[in-house]
Amino acid sequence: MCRVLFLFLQCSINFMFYKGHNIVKNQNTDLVLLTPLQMQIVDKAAAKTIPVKQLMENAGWAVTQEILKRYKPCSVLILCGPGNNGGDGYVVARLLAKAGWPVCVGAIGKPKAGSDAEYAARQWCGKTVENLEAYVEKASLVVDAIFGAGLTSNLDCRIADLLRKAKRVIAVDIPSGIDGETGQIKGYAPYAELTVSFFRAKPGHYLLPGREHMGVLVIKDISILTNTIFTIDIKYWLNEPGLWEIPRAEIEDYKYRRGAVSIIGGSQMTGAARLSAHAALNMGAGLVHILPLGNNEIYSNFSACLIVDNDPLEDVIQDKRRKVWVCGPGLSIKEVRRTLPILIAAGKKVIADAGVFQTDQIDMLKGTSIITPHMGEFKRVFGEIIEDKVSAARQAAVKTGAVVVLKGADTLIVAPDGRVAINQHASARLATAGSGDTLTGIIATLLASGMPEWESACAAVWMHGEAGYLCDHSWPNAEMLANNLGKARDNAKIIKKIDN
Ligand SMILES: NC(=O)C1=CN([C@@H]2O[C@H](COP(=O)(O)OP(=O)(O)OC[C@H]3O[C@@H](n4cnc5c(N)ncnc54)[C@H](OP(=O)(O)O)[C@@H]3O)[C@@H](O)[C@H]2O)[C@@H](O)CC1
Ligand SMILES: Nc1ncnc2c1ncn2[C@@H]1O[C@H](COP(=O)(O)OP(=O)(O)O)[C@@H](O)[C@H]1O
Ligand SMILES: [K+]
Repeated sequence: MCRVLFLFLQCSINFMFYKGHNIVKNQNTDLVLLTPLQMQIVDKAAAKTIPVKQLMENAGWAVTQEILKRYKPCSVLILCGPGNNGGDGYVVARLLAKAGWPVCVGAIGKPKAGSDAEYAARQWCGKTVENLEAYVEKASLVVDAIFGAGLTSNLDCRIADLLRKAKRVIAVDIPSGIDGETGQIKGYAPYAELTVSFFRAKPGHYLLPGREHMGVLVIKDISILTNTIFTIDIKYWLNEPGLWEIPRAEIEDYKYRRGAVSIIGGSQMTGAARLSAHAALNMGAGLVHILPLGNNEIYSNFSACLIVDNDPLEDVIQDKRRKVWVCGPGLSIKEVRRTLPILIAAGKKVIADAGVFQTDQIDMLKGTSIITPHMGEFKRVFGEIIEDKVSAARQAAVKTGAVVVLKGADTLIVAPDGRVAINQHASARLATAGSGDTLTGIIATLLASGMPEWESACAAVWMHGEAGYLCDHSWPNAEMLANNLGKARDNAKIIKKIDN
């Protein structure tokens, strides 16, 4: 009976989540990232059932547990700001002292009278020190409970100088000075070795340069109910399996149902299109064609599995089964101008890469499905980043109507409707020529298999990263990456949980 009730409740919740909000099916709520503003809404909603004092106690307890788990008793200075972040800090001070650790507090600003933080401060009966510079230098651990993710302006110079002197920093919620939405540094931010945040991570935990400041990031449950998320229009997710599902091989499959990938092959730089094709073949595309713009010999000799077109593009596009096209890898701007408009006019789903980003003509990209620039290419087409890269990528997605994959160590996958996935599942091993062409082939395969644009791009970026990880301590070239794609695809079915 209980189980039936539980399943009913779970189904209702899933239904609400899928129906009411801009969110993908099979949503794993662990992957939701909340902006600081959304977190405030969640806090307010949570406070209706659990008093903020209790949430603060839970948050401080969670941080304390993580410290006790990882460190041996040592001298700790807790720097407490004026807001709730500071309130958490006072709780940590009390609980660590209770556990027998030598603790003192440095108060940076005074909590407002009557606030929850003031209540927490009043519970602290231990030592509060004045000469913070000296204590910061002496302390074995400094707990940064100065500001949370919603810092509104640059960090005060005095606070920055203080944090600079700390040897080892543990951050409550986020290292002070990092913008929780954009990951940008507001003046200065310390490099923490452990960051403990609550309920759900914020985009700034994963976006660079903020990500580099987190150390080990742990997200702790502090008894806020998951359903408080459902009232919010979620826009950010961490890119991990569970955000998307990749199609399985089905009994009724045949090669066109699994998906046809077609690639424009340049006449001069032929390696790029071959790498895209190699990736698509290893990803398990139903069939892969290259349409050469010059001599087709090099493509014909490439792989027995590759089909090389002999007919002109105008004829080939008549084949309705060949819906997905890659245009750009290895192409000159002249070759792009000769082919891209034809593909768009024919209503093909085009993944535009590399060669298409040689001009600032945004109009040329309108009608493409997915564009995959790295930062240099992005700026060439869309201009300098004025605010932050997420806003810039969102504007680019709106202008072109395409999903924007802004490649880098924190690749963003941004849909024209504003959805943003942040990928951290990648390493610098991917920084090798042709790696982007490989990614394009992966995206094309997933798009051709029927996945929607944003989900295809998200899954592909994750698998590309996984292929890099599978190269295990070696320095892969793009061909080696492509060779790992079958395994990467298998691994993508494993739903990973965020470590807590
Ligand atoms: N559910 C949860 O997640 C829970 C979260 N909890 C915790 O709450 C934290 C968020 O708390 P918070 O909103 O009070 O923000 P926080 O950063 O502590 O202080 C803001 C204060 O700083 C000030 N201020 C801002 N910028 C400044 C600057 N540059 N220079 C100087 N001052 C500046 C600002 O002043 P104002 O702008 O208002 O004038 C205001 O007084 C969160 O990080 C987590 O630790 C738990 O306790 C409970 C459950
Ligand atoms: N330091 C890094 N960490 C993680 N991923 C990276 C890093 N450097 C590059 N990459 C990834 O490698 C790929 C490089 O693509 P791109 O710059 O287009 O290279 P190419 O044009 O040579 O194929 C992108 O997917 C990018 O996200
Ligand atoms: K902090």
